[in-house]
Amino acid sequence: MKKIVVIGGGNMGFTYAEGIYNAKIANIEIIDKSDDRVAEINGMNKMKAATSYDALKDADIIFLAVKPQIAPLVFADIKSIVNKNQLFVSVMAGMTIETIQQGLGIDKVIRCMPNLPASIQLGMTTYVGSKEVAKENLDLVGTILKSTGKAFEVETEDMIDNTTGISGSGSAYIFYFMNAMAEAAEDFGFSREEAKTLTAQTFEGAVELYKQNDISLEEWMNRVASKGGTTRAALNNFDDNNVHNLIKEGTIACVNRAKELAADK
Ligand SMILES: NC(=O)C1=CN([C@@H]2O[C@H](COP(=O)(O)OP(=O)(O)OC[C@H]3O[C@@H](n4cnc5c(N)ncnc54)[C@H](OP(=O)(O)O)[C@@H]3O)[C@@H](O)[C@H]2O)C=CC1
Ligand SMILES: O=C(O)[C@@H]1CCC=N1
Repeated sequence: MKKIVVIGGGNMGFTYAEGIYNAKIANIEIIDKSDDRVAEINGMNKMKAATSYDALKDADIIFLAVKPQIAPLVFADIKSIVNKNQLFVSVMAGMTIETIQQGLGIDKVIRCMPNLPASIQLGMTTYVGSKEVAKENLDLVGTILKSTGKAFEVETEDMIDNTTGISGSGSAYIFYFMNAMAEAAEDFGFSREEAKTLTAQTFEGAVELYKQNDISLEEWMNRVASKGGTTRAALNNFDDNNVHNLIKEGTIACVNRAKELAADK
């Protein structure tokens, strides 16, 4: 089995590591600079974690999962340890393949954009490789990424930034909508537990209907909204307040922020 080392055992790095560990398709170790975090991960008695970069020496694949803003510091720390035979997979929003290649003095980079449900095999990842990545390695990483949910290759790095605007950050948009619905449920007198059930089951049911049928979202909305009925009152209210366009504008703000991060802002 290949040895994968993940640098950055935080939200996304740990999530990916856990997803890959659970799929049992590679040996996986985590490097994090925080003693407490390393102790916490080792305490789970699953994956090995360390603060030192020693594990990088014989790694086949190295996942870069620190914040883009601190990547230059990590590059400076590990440049003399890593080598050109190793394959690098970056999950960092906005950080370009070229910046990673130059920062580490290496060639083979796959840039991907995952999301947090990867920890429960329901992740969504897109990826693109540098021209130096052989098809065999791209396929290998594709298989690893698919072990955490769905994954597909895209043609350009721009599409990685665009993925950030939809699925990469998108779980948070869904939580945002759910938060408002759950809060409304509590305002209507339901308990917190009941509000959670009402909200989660409504999302799950709608998502499954959408996935299992070839029917447009607009058509689904129309099937719920009886003429002159309750749903139309809610949807009209959303439309009057421009909610549809505001959500789209949010996705654009997200993609723009990814591009700003690429420009080191
Ligand atoms: N969160 C998400 O849903 C997604 C995140 N991403 C990308 O994943 C990356 C990580 O984000 P996220 O997981 O949210 O951030 P976190 O802050 O949760 O995780 C980053 C981890 O890296 C650690 N760290 C900092 N410096 C070093 C170092 N020199 N060596 C090793 N570890 C270090 C941090 O420790 P400490 O906290 O002590 O600084 C922290 O534990 C980002 O680039 C982001 O763009 C991509 C898709 C989704
Ligand atoms: O918010 C962020 O910057 C990261 C990238 C995608 C999701 N979280």
